[in-house]
Amino acid sequence: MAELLSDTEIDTALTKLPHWHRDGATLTRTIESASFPAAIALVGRVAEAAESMNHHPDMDIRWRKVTYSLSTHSAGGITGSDLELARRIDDLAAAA
Ligand SMILES: C[C@H](O)[C@H](O)[C@H]1CNC2=NC(N)=NC(=O)C2=N1
Repeated sequence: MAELLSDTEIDTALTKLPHWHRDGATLTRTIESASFPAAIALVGRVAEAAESMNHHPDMDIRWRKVTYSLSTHSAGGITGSDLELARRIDDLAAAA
């Protein structure tokens, strides 16, 4: 099972993930796409990445803005899996 990260480890990792914010046991990023279809297409690519990792984000869709919330449920907080998924979401958003 993934190990919970310390506050210091999370803070250090977030210096390289400037779009992400910590909210307690969760990392969040809101991504605004050019249109609703573009936002949904990105959700689809994130879903594929998440399924390949067996690590799934919460996704809140509001027209063309989607908020991604990452937490490791089994560990009750933020682990390396959340950081890896955050990086992959950043890469997919940058390529969109
Ligand atoms: C059995 C399976 O490994 C778990 O249910 C996975 C699926 N996706 C998951 N996603 C997230 N974000 N946290 C988990 O603990 C988790 N557990």
